[in-house]
Amino acid sequence: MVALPLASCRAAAGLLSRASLFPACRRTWLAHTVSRRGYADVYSRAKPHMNIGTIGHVDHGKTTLTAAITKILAERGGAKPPEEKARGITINSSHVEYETDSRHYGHIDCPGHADYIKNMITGAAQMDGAIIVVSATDGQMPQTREHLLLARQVGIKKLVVFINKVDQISDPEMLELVDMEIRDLLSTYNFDGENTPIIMGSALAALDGRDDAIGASKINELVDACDAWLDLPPRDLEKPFCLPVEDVFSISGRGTVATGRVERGTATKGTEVEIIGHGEKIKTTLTGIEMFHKELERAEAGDNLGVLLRGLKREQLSRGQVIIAPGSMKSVKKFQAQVYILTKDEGGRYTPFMSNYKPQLFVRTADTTVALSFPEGTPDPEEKMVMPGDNVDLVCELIHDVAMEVGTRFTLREGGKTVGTGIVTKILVAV
Ligand SMILES: Nc1nc2c(ncn2[C@@H]2O[C@H](COP(=O)(O)OP(=O)(O)OP(=O)(O)O)[C@@H](O)[C@H]2O)c(=O)[nH]1
Ligand SMILES: [Mg+2]
Repeated sequence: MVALPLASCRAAAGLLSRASLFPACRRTWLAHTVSRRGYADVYSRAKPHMNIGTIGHVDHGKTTLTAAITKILAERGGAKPPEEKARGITINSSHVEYETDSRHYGHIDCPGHADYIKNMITGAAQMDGAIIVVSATDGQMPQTREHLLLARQVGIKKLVVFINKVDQISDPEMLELVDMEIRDLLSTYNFDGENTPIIMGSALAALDGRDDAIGASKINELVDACDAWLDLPPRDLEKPFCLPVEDVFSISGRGTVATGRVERGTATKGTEVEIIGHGEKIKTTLTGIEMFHKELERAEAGDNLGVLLRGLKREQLSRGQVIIAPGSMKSVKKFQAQVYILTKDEGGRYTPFMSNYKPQLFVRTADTTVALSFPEGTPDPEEKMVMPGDNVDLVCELIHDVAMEVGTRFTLREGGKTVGTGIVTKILVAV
């Protein structure tokens, strides 16, 4: 098999310059994870990594618990001791790291309710699992419920519960009640209410180094529960193949080549693929893969490459489509999403918008006009206004269909500026 003559065509310059942005070291998944997550200086290569965070109602003890975990694991030798300022008020969303015997965790704790919502939607607080903190003195509260719903919508499948402040409760029946209530609530939001570990303790006692039975030992139990119950996220390599098309070229004598960066999965030469987006679904075969002017047998997540597609004309392909493992994704015309609307200080709009606002939607390499409206059941949808800084549930109807799935993140732009970012929560119409 002869290598694709990319070097000799107009494509070469483009592909080469893009390729040079991704040096070869990024091709190993570890190095990739390091650079993407920015932990190069402290990252442990020996243990699998997982992102988690504390969520839950205001004042229930998320920050105290974060500090307590760091402290206890520091004593075990798996973390840096927490800084004194971590106690008390949360000023900035803090990102701490710690290690258990089997895992390395990145842990996020956000300052206020609005920040949790925003960070979960925009992906700034990307969590593979979470610890929901519930104060035994209050039980579940509105933000307990809202964070649970949001956790579900951003794709968190499992949680661990920490019932905090048990030092203030003398009646054990009260704790039983909170336990039952939270299990019900977990089931309501489609988590496994029956089997989810619930640990009861006092983050403050652990942090202050007193009352071991409800302090340090409960933090150890919590950490063990995270190790045992929360599933490691599948690595990008294990997910179904997806190559968003950036550019398309025709090479005489060879056929049509699509270039782009493999978002996830792997594919070998000879693999059958589907191309979706912008209309018809096309079935074809990868007949060649080339990167850095060398022919490859296998394309992997993170690779910036070109693929030769059997029997396709240049006009059949365009930027914004995706080349995927057959059946792994659908092209979508209408969906529901959680959207965060940027404030003017964040570079967003100065004014509110109403139903039928039509910005541009950007996802992967695709962009298309989208009409935004409110979901069925919204009171007075014609009157409702969305303010900069709001977190809203919206129905998004696209002019052109685009490959999307639950959990896909996108941005909304208008006149060259980003006005919102969102995450798909439900597919309404697929083509
Ligand atoms: N008695 C008692 N108080 C606690 C415990 N854990 C936390 N607190 C107190 O509860 C208050 C709130 O704790 P934080 O950790 O700041 O709560 P938070 O959930 O991070 O609050 P926000 O970030 O503002 O939502 C503080 O005064 C803590 O000292 C505990 O186990 N027992
Ligand atoms: Mg806090």
